[in-house]
Amino acid sequence: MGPGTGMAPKRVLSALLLAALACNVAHAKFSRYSFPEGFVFGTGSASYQYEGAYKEGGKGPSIWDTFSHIPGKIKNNDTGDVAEDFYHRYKEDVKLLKDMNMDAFRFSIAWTRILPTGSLSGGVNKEGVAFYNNLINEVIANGLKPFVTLFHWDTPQALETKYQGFLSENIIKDYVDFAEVCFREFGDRVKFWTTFNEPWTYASQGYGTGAHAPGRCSPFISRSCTPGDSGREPYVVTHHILLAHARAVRLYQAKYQPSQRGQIGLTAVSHWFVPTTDSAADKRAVQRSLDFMYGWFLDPIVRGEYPGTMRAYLGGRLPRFTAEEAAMVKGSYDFIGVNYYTSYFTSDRPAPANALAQSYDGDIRANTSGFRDGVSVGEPEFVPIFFNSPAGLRELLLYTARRYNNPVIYVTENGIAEENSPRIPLSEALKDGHRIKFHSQHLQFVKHAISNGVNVKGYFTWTFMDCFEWGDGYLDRFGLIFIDRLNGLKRYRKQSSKWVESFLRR
Ligand SMILES: N=C(Cc1ccccc1)N[C@@H]1O[C@H](CO[C@@H]2OC[C@@H](O)[C@H](O)[C@H]2O)[C@@H](O)[C@H](O)[C@H]1O
Repeated sequence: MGPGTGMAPKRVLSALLLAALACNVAHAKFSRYSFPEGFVFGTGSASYQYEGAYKEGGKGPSIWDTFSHIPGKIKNNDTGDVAEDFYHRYKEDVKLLKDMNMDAFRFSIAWTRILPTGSLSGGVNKEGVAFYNNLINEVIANGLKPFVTLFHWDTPQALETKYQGFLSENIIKDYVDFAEVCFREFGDRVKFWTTFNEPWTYASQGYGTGAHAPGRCSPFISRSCTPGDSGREPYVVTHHILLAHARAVRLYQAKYQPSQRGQIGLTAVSHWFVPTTDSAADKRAVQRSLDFMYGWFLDPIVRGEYPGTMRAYLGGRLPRFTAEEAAMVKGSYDFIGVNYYTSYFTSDRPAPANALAQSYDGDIRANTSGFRDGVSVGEPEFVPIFFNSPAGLRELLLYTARRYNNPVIYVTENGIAEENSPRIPLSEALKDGHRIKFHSQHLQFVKHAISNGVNVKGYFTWTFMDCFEWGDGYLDRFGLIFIDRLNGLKRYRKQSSKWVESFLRR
């Protein structure tokens, strides 16, 4: 179009205007073009929940291999032994990501595929390095960015046996050695690293409630746990996680980032909390809930110390950073990953009367509920502890920007599940309009947070494919892709995967 096309100048102008209008109309609908240029859209996974091949390729056992094999720990006694067999089918699966027009794929590296005994002294497993090299190359060859999580809860069993894993400060060196092998082997192609996924879940569920591996808790919490101390161990574990995180970040920044030019951060999970009443006591309970779940990690890496509410109440039960450690931990991130699933109404609760009945959950001194006077905080979901409250994501993002110096944020997990039941015909199971509505609404609120100045640079759905859902086993389907566990783990695209493909189409 233009000179030499034989079109009169006036008609050229009207044609150009029509083209521009058409382009605007096309982008007027809610789509990737509703977000800033370069905003990253992706979906996530994790090694123990996806790979299977739990004894293949030279992999050593993790604490989740051990825990899921203990009868009664996981619903239906499901395990991740096979999971979705991603270890063997990753090429087919990465093609699905490309078909959905995804920009990025978030996955975690199994520590015991790289270091089967957990320690460098036990040797590097070349088959494990090869698997992740092949996966990273396949992701990049299909036009996606790899977003790599170093630790998504699968601690080497050998280190749990040797020195009780994250309860020991010995884990710090072994974790940093593992991280360095990954930086060295994969850092030429991996430009987004997350040191830990949801340390809150690992510490609170692994050592507070005992519902997750390694399944420790105080006897008064549950007789089925391995005897631990729910009022001390979660804080010890978190302290070692934060020190390991910071040492790995400082190593990356000093030795690898100058040449590899990647970014590194930590992924925290938080609910959003709404005071049940306007009382000062309930508002203080909201702040404690945020501090004990979210500030437990973000205050140290942004401010160099635990939240004041935690220090004031826990006293000697909360470990302390030396001045040197505080300096190392403070500022140890290029971005923050934020996982969000639900909001809760929150009210004040007195401390437990019996000083012997101390626990992480009790220390928060807050009651949470999805309901207030019979009204829910968000639409109840199949997962009974989650309520679809998209505005809570905006509030959490605004809170993060206000309290933590407006960091670069990636929403690294956000999703909804439906039931996995053989009674539901496949044709019905693929109709997941609730998931389309969920992600569309949450993205609208992410967009609103951005328009209010929050530095959100990406959004990852949880999850790519239906997978092993920890204590729930295969009961929950969070995926964009349906996995037919009754017919060879065949993959089927749910309607939401087609909505994503359209939403992300360039
Ligand atoms: N699940 C969590 C955190 C959590 C744990 C217990 C109770 C509430 C919330 N976080 C992310 O949620 C995703 C969904 O988690 C499910 O949430 C509902 C639970 O009933 C279910 O057991 C869990 O797998 C996990 O698959 C990811 O690996 C994890 O990073």
